[in-house]
Amino acid sequence: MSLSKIKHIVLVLSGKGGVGKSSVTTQLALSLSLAGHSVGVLDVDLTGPSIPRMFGIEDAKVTQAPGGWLPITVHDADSATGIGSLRVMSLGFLLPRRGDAVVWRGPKKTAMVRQFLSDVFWDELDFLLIDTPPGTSDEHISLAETLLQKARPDQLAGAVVVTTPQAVATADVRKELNFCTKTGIKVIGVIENMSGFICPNCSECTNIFMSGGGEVMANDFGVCFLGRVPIDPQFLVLIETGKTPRYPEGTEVNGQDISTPAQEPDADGAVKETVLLVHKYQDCSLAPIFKTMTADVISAAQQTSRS
Ligand SMILES: Nc1ncnc2c1ncn2[C@@H]1O[C@H](COP(=O)(O)OP(=O)(O)OP(=O)(O)O)[C@@H](O)[C@H]1O
Ligand code: SF4
Repeated sequence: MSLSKIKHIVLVLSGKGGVGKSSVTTQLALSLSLAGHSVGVLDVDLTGPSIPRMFGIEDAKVTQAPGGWLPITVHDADSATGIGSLRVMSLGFLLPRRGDAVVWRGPKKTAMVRQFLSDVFWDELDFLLIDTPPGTSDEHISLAETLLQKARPDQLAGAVVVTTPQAVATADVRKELNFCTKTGIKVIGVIENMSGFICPNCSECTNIFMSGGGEVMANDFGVCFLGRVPIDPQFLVLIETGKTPRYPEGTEVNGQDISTPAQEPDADGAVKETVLLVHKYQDCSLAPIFKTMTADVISAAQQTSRS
């Protein structure tokens, strides 16, 4: 069975579209890989698979092997730098052309979700992150049912619920939390994304919308608040163009100076350019924020597998 060699399975959910669920999935994956874990990302957002674009692997095509579909390798593990491997499976890889729309009825979507959970050959993984469609549709119910049937309780770490300051004011995110309670999926915590804006000129963070609602809501539901993530235009630059994020001199996040590139000059004095997204991501202001959240996700997952 394709899930049997996976240690921890984490769902990424959101009540509304466009709140940054795929960005959060991408950053959690990069952050876990930087911490040395082997990571798989399964994109079951069938109506708008954006994960291949975020990892810069839109033109990749998956192949079939006796053990199932082979996921696309973003990078292998590297003992010199201590990064863990990162592999991705998305419906986007199976579409004939980039950007093709998936116009399927519920039963076909449900069947695809089941197939994705049973027919992908992940081999050994520390973490499998599942990026889901927004809302609480048929795909979510089928995903939850299939996971509860196919995964062992010690594997199913739970769900990270993503919201924005504006979405907190709507009922959608509460519906998502209620969905978890009803289906028996544990909530690892809530992330408030797009909470403030990092100015590209001075790196000052300004709260454009009211922030803090995510924490209040998490407290209401008695679940953990994993933290706030500001909008950083440099993250978009990294995702859209592959360019390493750069900040004004002296910019600090969580006590870490991020204006100095993480890549040290090599012996010749030239700055070593690395092609790996995971290395460029270390220079993004959001990376230290996700490092802390990732530590919380790891400890929640380890606690579940022990209990
Ligand atoms: N903290 C952030 N800083 C900068 N850009 C961000 C941030 N979070 C998300 N974005 C950008 O906002 C856009 C929407 O984000 P994303 O695709 O992750 O949302 P989603 O909730 O997965 O959407 P969908 O409903 O399509 O699944 C993307 O272009 C993404 O790069
Ligand atoms: S301090 Fe930063 S955010 Fe404010 S106006 Fe100046 S450049 Fe813009």
